[in-house]
Amino acid sequence: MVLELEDAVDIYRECSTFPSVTSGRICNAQAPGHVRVYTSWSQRDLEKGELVKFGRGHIVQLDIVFPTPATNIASEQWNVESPSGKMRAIVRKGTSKKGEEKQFIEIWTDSRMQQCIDVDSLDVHGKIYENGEFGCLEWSHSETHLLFVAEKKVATSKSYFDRKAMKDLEEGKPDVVLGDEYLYKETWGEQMGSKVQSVLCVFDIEAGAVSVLENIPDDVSPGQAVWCPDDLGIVCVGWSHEPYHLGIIYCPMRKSVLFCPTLGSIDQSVRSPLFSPDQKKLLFLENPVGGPHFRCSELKMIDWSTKGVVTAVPIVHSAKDDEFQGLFNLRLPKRCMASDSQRLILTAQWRSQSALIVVDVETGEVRRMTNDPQFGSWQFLDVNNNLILAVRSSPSRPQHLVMGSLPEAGQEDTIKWTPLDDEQEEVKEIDWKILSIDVPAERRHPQFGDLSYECILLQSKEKSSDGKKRPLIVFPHGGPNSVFTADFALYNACFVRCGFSLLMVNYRGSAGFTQNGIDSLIGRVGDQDVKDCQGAAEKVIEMGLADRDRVLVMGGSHGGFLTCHLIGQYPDFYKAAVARNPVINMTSMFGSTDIPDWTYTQIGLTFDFKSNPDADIYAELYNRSPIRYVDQVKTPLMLAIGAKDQRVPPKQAHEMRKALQARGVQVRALCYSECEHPISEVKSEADCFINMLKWFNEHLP
Ligand SMILES: CC(=O)N[C@@H](C)C(=O)N[C@@H](C)C(=O)O
Repeated sequence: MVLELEDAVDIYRECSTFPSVTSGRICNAQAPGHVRVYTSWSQRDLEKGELVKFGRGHIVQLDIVFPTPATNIASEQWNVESPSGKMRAIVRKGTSKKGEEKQFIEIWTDSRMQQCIDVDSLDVHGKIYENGEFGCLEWSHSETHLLFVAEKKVATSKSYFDRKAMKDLEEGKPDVVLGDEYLYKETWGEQMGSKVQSVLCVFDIEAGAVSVLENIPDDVSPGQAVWCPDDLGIVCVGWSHEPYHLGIIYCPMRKSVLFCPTLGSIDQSVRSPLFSPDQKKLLFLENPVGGPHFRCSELKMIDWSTKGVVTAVPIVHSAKDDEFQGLFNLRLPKRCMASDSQRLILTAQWRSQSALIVVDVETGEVRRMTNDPQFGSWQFLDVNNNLILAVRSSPSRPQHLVMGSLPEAGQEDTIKWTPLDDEQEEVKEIDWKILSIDVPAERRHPQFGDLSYECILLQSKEKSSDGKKRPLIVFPHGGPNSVFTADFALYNACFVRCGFSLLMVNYRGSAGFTQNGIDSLIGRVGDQDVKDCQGAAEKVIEMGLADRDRVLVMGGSHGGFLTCHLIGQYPDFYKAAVARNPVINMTSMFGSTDIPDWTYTQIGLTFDFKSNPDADIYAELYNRSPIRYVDQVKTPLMLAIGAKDQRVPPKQAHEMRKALQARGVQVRALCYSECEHPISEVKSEADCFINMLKWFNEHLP
């Protein structure tokens, strides 16, 4: 037993009070000499079993910061300031007397609520989308209209045996159809709830009326819309429904079109259109369609007067470790350009760190702004009049806000940051470092032989009470094209405080390590990634930082795939394992996941909507899957399963459970009925942590 469970519960309780930022804004209405900052945050409430959402205000006068009390903003779905800063638009959730979910659009001035509209009573569209893959809430420059994305209104379906509905139809009542009650509606997959088909809507504030924009084809779902200069039109992205919807979350490579007046459309995978402050340039991110689900993007720029399109930042295929690794951004922040309309400030995944960078869109030069070894992770929030708001953290320091004034071009790394929070809490016992690992000659990629990879090692600074080295948990990330950066994370901090060392492996193929890194893993999963993880564990043991007989492994999704591969391919090495929603067998995953194309890409094939695997393809999917090694497994395995997971359906984990039960290998399965792919419901997440800790403790020698 590394630690008594009651102590672990206390540690979890304590660490779960650290909040994380969800958005931040330097307000537009500024009194001379003062700046107002507004940020929103979320924090786990273990008692209520829910996330608390709260807003914080700061008034900054030179270097003096006046915080204002935090307020609960649980009911706010959107809260957006108008361009002048004089008004706010809030989309608020509520419940009707019958307990149905409702939405309201509220318009606020500094002193009062000017207007409130019951969205459902207008009956023009379905639910307003939140700030996810499609959503937006945009003030027109004139401050008279709001642009947002909502679910398309559909006719109410009734049974042929419903006499009232039959009568309504005979009387010519619109919006009633018969017999469609059980019609299958294809959604956008994992975590996209009931999103089937979106529409763009405009709320005319003075008229108090909403209209749906009509000129978007029916075979796309529009989103991420912005107003054109002088409100002369709208630019938005439209995601193709193709023959059927493919899951969209974590997949910024789905076929999409930029709808842009006078320009026509650009057919690639595009996202995040954004006008420069001078309204002369339109910027957006672009990728090829399909292939690895997350890859290096290009930053594109349209000169709004000539409509000429140029590449401002190209794909980075290869780079030295200290050089820019490419843009791996899901989305551009809403406001990220300096007043010169030439410099863009972004968060960049830069190997195992996330850094702030400045992109000069005219020269294409990219400069790193942050490189302080204390903070492995920076996240850009907003820029206004060249004041930058950001949040920074490290594995031992929870997130805290900082503000700085953007220096002149070329000097950005000299920026002086003012912390907005006095107490910058630190989890003192956590020590962390980034290890770079060279790939031995026999394991180098035939085409990308110069690639190395990295790990983040988290250890306790305190000596263990029994004098032994701390047990080591090997922890590969999912994706496979995602990445671990050196930021604060609840589970990681708790594991270290509970007496474990953690080795977070950014194997070759991780995001933030150039496009060659991504390409290197295509067709090599189950081998290159597995050996990189094992190589990292061996390296840490060789460095004397862990004992060979006390190594554990855990991971989720593709990280669960790697966990199960590792216990299959190295059956005597790991003492216990935990896998969250692991990919176990890609042959059965193909027909059941919301992203069947993912399985094809992993084995190096190009997916086509008509793809129908033949026996050879099924054989390759099987041969690259962990189930292939199940006869060799001896390590006790605990499975954490999200019952509502559409990405890696629960049956994947059960396939492994049954195979191990049949072979007499210890296996335990936890099923979280409310969870999708991440186990992130507050109560489930807490339960899963304690169970993991127990499982590891029980199986350590
Ligand atoms: C693209 C994708 O969702 N892949 C999954 C198999 C996966 O590994 N997901 C990651 C993001 C996770 O950690 O859940």
